[in-house]
Amino acid sequence: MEIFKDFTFEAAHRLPNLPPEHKCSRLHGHSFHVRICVQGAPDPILGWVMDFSDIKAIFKPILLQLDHYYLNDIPGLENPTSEVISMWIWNKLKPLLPALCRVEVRETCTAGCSYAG
Ligand SMILES: Nc1nc2c(c(=O)[nH]1)N=C([C@H](O)[C@H](O)COP(=O)(O)OP(=O)(O)OP(=O)(O)O)CN2
Ligand SMILES: [Zn+2]
Repeated sequence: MEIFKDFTFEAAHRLPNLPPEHKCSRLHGHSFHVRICVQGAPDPILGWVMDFSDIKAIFKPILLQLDHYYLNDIPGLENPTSEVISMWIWNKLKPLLPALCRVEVRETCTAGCSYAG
């Protein structure tokens, strides 16, 4: 079974490896959406895989490294595509949350990335 907890963060970025005429090479911002997915069997007594609030507590310090920052300034996010952000979150979160099975990052309502390690 898989459960998830959703988060949002506000941040600015630009994609420096694109040609200058591409709109995403210019500085712009998003309300990013992040979905943290955790896999496991529900506990027979508690009836849940993991407390949602525990996912929040574990992920919050990582989220705070992104919220209201210029992503390109963050080590590892020099080219902050959805794909790179998803992998960055995975690499930081997996050691703290071994049951992590997928990280989803949405830049807009219609575009995003799903990464399963
Ligand atoms: N594979 C990827 N493609 C694009 C990424 C990305 O991270 N991975 N990022 C961007 C830009 O950051 C852009 O802000 C988001 O792209 P886009 O969906 O084109 O944004 P729009 O809101 O303008 O989309 P419309 O549906 O056309 O309005 C670009 N590509
Ligand atoms: Zn963008």
